Amino acid sequence: TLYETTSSLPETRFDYIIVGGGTAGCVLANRLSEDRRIKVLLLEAGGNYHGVEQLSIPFNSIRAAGPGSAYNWNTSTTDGGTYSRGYVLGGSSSINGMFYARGSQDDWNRYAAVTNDEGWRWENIQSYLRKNEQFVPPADGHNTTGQYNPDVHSTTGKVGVSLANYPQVTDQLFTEAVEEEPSKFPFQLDYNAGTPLGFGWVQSSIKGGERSSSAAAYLAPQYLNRPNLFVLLHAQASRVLSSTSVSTNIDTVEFSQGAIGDSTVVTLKASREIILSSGVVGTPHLLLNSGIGPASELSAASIPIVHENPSVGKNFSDHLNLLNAFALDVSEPFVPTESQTFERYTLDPAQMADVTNEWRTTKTGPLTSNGLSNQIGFSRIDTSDPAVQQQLAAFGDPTPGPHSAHYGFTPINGFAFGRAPTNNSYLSVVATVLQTKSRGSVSLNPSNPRGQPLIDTNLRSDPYDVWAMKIAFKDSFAFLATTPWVNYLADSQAALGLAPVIDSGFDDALIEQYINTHTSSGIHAVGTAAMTAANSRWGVVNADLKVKGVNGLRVADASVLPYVTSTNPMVAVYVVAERAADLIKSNYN
Ligand SMILES: Cc1cc2nc3c(=O)[nH]c(=O)nc-3n(C[C@H](O)[C@H](O)[C@H](O)COP(=O)(O)OP(=O)(O)OC[C@H]3O[C@@H](n4cnc5c(N)ncnc54)[C@H](O)[C@@H]3O)c2cc1C
Repeated sequence: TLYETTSSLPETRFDYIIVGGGTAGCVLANRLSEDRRIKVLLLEAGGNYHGVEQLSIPFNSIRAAGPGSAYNWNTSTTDGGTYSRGYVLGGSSSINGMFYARGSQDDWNRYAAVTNDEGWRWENIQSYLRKNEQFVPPADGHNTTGQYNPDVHSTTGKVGVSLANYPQVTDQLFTEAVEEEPSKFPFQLDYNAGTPLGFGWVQSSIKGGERSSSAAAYLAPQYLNRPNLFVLLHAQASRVLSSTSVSTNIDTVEFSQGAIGDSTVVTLKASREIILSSGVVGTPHLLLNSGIGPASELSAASIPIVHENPSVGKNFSDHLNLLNAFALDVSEPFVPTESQTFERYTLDPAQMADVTNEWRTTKTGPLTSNGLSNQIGFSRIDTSDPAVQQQLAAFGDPTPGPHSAHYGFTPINGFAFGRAPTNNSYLSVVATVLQTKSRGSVSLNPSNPRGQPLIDTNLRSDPYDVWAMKIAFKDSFAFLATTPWVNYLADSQAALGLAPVIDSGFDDALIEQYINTHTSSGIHAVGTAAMTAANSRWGVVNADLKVKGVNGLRVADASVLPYVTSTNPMVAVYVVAERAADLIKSNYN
């Protein structure tokens, strides 16, 4: 059942308390409450997801709750930017781009190697993928033959996954470009089979024309109604602690209703375990406030040390994004009219009203689209040039293996992030460096440790990341240089500072300058409570996700992944949560 206030909770003793009702937290709430004898409390700082139309319309995608939204934590970064994360049941799965991607087999085999636990290997996580995924037909009912490999998908899991729900003008251009240059841009039937390299169709967490967030899937009414599951909204935890004289025996969560700093501080106990699922920022913030972290940082904030661990909040590993936008000249007959790009809806309230009406009545139409892209490509750096090979070797190749991309790019039929800056139509190409070498951190604000933590994304601090982005950027232009795209882009004007780069004939120094001013976080960070082997000299949790140095506490969310995935990371978070539930249950059987 959902509760809005602590005083309305009918129980005060629970077997498990899960802190954070996000992507991972909703999975744990569902799985741990499958046994009706077990009482599970899920604490979520934000409000309800169910019934919020703006979040369930797929087209709103990353526009649903961008910076400034009430569903976004709106946390600033130390460089003056923001780091988005969901502040609502379902967490970031309720506000994200919905790209469904499992990483590469190498990603998982590296997690297994770092943790010394075969259970994280690609072949061994397949059962968790099956528990998570429910592959469904797209909202437009088109024939999906040849757009995916049915053999690698499950139809029995919880999160709905579908191929392109609404056609785009870019579908044909993408397909033709791949046919024209198969050696450079090979077709990939299904990037979710462990070997994502190549160019193919995007799969999205969309079901029946609606966003299939973790809250929609794992906390659907039939699960929420379980009498042994208690979900408390607007409950923001400040720390975990011990109710006994042994400070490392963690059994209590301290939280307040509304914002941290409220005078009404409540504590509740879990008889079995507390699971932190507050995400890549929230989890290290809670650990630090609980006295688990680097000694100097804790002393600076006057927090008594429960267990010293220098790794907490470190190793913030993210993707690096570059948005290239081209303003299309809609006066030319052979370029798309405005009606063919997303600006038709984002800039015209009347057309938006029409398609909203269609979505409300039949859950079909343009708003069932993920609002971003129907295709994506993943590539490795071409090392046929010995100079490139030497340079890559000098940096040290950060990819986990030959099946893993260095970078990816996706063409977007409209302006990618938010509203277009002018009244125009756009083509965007977002290029992403997938395995970056820069590492950021989440740390306490020493003068206000319970206030928002300091997020230092530290993007581009390692020169490899800029070098790899240069290659990704040039390759995305090589893609746009294929015949179908050349025709589409004729007479278009480069936007967002691209024109000088193109006019210079892609001068290296200008590209670098452009990268330094226009790249941003992929908002895909992981790693701030990394899982490593029990005898490792770094890391925050062991392979079974138990926090090193204390008892009664686990972490299950993006923060435990020691390296970011070579594709978008949401599915990896689902796998972590599904396996966490199994690991926890096996402790008590
Ligand atoms: C805008 C955006 C777009 C993205 N697009 C994609 C995509 O297309 N595909 C993809 O694979 N990945 C995408 N990602 C990344 C992906 O969504 C995240 O990696 C993943 O959802 C993280 O899951 P999590 O469980 O670790 O954290 P979250 O889902 O963020 O959950 C953490 C939860 O804990 C709550 N919380 C935090 N602190 C506290 C506290 N102190 N007390 C109580 N509750 C607390 C939060 O409110 C939140 O609900 C995107 C992310 C963002 C932000």
